[in-house]
Amino acid sequence: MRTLNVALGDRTYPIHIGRGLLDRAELILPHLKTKRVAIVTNDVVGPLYLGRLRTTLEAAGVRVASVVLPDGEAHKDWPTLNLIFDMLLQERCERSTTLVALGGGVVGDMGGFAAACYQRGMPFIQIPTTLLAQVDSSVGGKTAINHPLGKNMIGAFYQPKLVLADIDTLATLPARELSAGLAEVIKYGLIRDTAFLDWLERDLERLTAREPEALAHAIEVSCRNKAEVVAADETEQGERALLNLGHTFGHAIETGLGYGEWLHGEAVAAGTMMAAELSRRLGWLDEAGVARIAALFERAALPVRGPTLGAERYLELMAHDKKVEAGRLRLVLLRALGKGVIHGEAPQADIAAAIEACCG
Ligand SMILES: NC(=O)c1ccc[n+]([C@@H]2O[C@H](COP(=O)([O-])OP(=O)(O)OC[C@H]3O[C@@H](n4cnc5c(N)ncnc54)[C@H](O)[C@@H]3O)[C@@H](O)[C@H]2O)c1
Ligand SMILES: O=C(O)C(=O)C[C@@H](O)[C@H](O)[C@H](O)COP(=O)(O)O
Ligand SMILES: [Zn+2]
Repeated sequence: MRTLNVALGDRTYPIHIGRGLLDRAELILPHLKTKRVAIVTNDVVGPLYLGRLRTTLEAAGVRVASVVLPDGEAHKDWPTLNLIFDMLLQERCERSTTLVALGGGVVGDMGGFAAACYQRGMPFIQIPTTLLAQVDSSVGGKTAINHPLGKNMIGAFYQPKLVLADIDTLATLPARELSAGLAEVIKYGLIRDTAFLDWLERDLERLTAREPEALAHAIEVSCRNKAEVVAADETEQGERALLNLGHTFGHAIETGLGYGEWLHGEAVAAGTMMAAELSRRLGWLDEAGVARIAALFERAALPVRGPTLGAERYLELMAHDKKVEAGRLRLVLLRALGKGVIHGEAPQADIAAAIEACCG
């Protein structure tokens, strides 16, 4: 097992990465305030892993309540969030009960938001079961639901007490979902880690083949990068925005097509190509650099072109982005491969041209 820490003073928490962790109550018990947990999962992950986690906890004397949400990004909404509150109240969960999110990023984001709200804050543990959640969404405390007008628009920063990433759960993950996770993995290389980018260019097929050692390495390096950024800028006043590479365009794709039509990672990949193309137009990347990014995404079976919504529609959707300041769009672009920057000066015509060049 490998362990990293997200250094946030007295809210510092560990990320454990390894195999067979769902069976290890001793990793969870030190982080419970009382011997009560409420597990939030969904109707895909529940049948696979809820019973096992429940057995682990109950054998250690923990009282377990649970709720099984409908699966999918289309359910990352108010009515589904309310199912969590219904369960917490029906089970008379207390402020000291720990909410455990068992699932991918959707369950993690919603579980975390529910934990932030229930009785104004209950402790919360992330047990991510997708690659995307193990490398990204379970770490850093961004929690949210979607709004029809924008992705993750209603939410809170709320850190977990523990992240437990059991790599064995990735064995049941559909290939398309594994690819979606790779989009966020590649992101870390592009924004701040050229050594990792080199490793990915060499070893990507070890990840698509789900070699446990390669997966553990990619999860560890991704989480180390994310933990460093979050520790330096927890609430995204500055450099944390780099973790949004490709997301302003990508969120427009997700919202524009309807949530769940494209996977988040797929939209991020196509959005990253738009950011790369804009960086080229600004003179920061050359064609070979853009081609290197596209080649990595293609090897990961990810889209490198977005849907044809029209640049005007993209820009309309992008105007809701959380990085917009005083009405000005701020985008994460690439000064070079491995060097992300936040830039608010790109001419609208160049942004539109970059979008059109990467669609269809
Ligand atoms: N909070 C953050 O920092 C952050 C970061 C990145 C993404 N996100 C959010 O995360 C979400 C995407 O997360 P995701 O890609 O994990 O999607 P997801 O949660 O929808 O999971 C993908 C699919 O895999 C299923 N699944 C999960 N674990 C499985 C397993 N082990 N075996 C088989 N099937 C399994 C799920 O039920 C779902 O159908 C988006 O809503 C995105 O906005 C948040
Ligand atoms: O943790 C972050 O910060 C990120 O930006 C990680 C992203 O991968 C993630 O998709 C996040 O939810 C997007 O943030 P948002 O603030 O644009 O909703
Ligand atoms: Zn993301």
